[in-house]
Amino acid sequence: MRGERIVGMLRWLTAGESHGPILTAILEGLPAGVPITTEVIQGELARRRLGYGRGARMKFEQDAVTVAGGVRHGRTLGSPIAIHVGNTEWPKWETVMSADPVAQEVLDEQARNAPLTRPRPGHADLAGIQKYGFDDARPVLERASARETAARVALGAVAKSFIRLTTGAEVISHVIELGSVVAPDGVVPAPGDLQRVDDDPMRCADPETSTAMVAEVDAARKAGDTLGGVVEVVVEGLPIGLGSYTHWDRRLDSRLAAALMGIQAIKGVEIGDGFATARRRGSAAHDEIDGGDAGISRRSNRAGGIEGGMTNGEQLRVRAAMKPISTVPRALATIDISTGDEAVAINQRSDVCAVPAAGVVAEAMVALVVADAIIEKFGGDNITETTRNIVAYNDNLGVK
Ligand SMILES: Cc1cc2nc3c(=O)[nH]c(=O)nc-3n(C[C@H](O)[C@H](O)[C@H](O)COP(=O)(O)O)c2cc1C
Ligand SMILES: C=C(O[C@@H]1CC(C(=O)O)=C[C@@H](OP(=O)(O)O)[C@H]1O)C(=O)O
Repeated sequence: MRGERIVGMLRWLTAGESHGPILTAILEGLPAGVPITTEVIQGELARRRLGYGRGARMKFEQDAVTVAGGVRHGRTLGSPIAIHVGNTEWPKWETVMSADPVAQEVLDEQARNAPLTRPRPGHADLAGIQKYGFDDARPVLERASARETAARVALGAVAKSFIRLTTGAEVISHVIELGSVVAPDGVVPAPGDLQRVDDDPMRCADPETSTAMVAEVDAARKAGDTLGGVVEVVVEGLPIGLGSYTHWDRRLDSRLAAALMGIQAIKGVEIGDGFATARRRGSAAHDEIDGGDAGISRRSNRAGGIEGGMTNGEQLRVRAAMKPISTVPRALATIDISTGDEAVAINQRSDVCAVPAAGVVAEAMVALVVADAIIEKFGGDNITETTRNIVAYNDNLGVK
């Protein structure tokens, strides 16, 4: 997706603050006829709340979905899709986050309205205050918060439905590292494994590793600390040739990296074996090609299904590294911007770890990028046209 529409056909935007009344998400450019319901979107949002280590807010707050445009009787219309994710906690925040002016004496009645003057290291707080000229971290942290990822996951639900219908591919994520715990090489969930992964407290595909991850979260919580980790997103069954080698911003790997890096707290992205590939010799780094009656195949998939910025027919495999949660309970040193004095950072409550949830968000971002690339390559104003174009292309290539 590009705002200027040089590359890609889909556009998406989100708006809304963490403690505002609703998040708004818009997806423009999807063909007509994609099946989607409020219930399916709600189900994806529920998945984003999963995971051992999340904070209290995940328990009491609900995501209330309203599909406000672009869908009728369970199918997209081809018009912009608008989704609202309401925050059931809004009544508590009506004064703090009121769009209209509030009298000072009313603000003074609630401690919650007091300016937040002790910016948290690792958050947008301090640079945001400096950049936008605020004297309070509230207006910064409200939008910088990963609450916004609920809006992306809502749009990702629509993109996934489009991908499933046109290609049969499923977008699945799993947690492969949590703090110092690392899943063994080669643990990759199959398309049918999504429920099993979601049922695991860490969304990890290997039960033994998951147990060690839970212990790692417990230890960090006890120490008043937080954790990060690594998620992997896999997509099996995409057509060959999504993206292009012809220009840097047409490359699918570049588009995936930008989308994943755009998730709060993501600090690294790998395509396939990524950094490990850089440490190998060429003879052990690439994926040799086989021919024969069964069709063309690769002997391995170190490249993660992308060569030359295009899908190559192998499983798409991308990873994203999340830094530890920035609001550390054993609060970090900062300054009070109202006095300039040394202080400890604001800390009301926080997740210990949100890596399982970040995986669900990463699925949504990958789904949006892949859906965009499918529409770019195969076009179509309705899903019958898009699907027909994919089938004809695959027939031509001899791909089943
Ligand atoms: C799903 C998810 C949940 C998060 N929950 C929290 C949280 O509870 N507390 C916190 O301090 N940071 C949390 N974060 C991370 C912050 O949003 C992030 O660290 C902050 O925006 C700064 O990261 P950045 O420098 O990459 O923007 C979460 C991130 C994600 C993706
Ligand atoms: C609300 C969500 O995540 C929030 C993301 C977040 C942050 O700083 O990114 C901080 C926490 O919110 P609060 O500071 O109000 O406790 C998380 O609960 C959500 O994912 O829906």
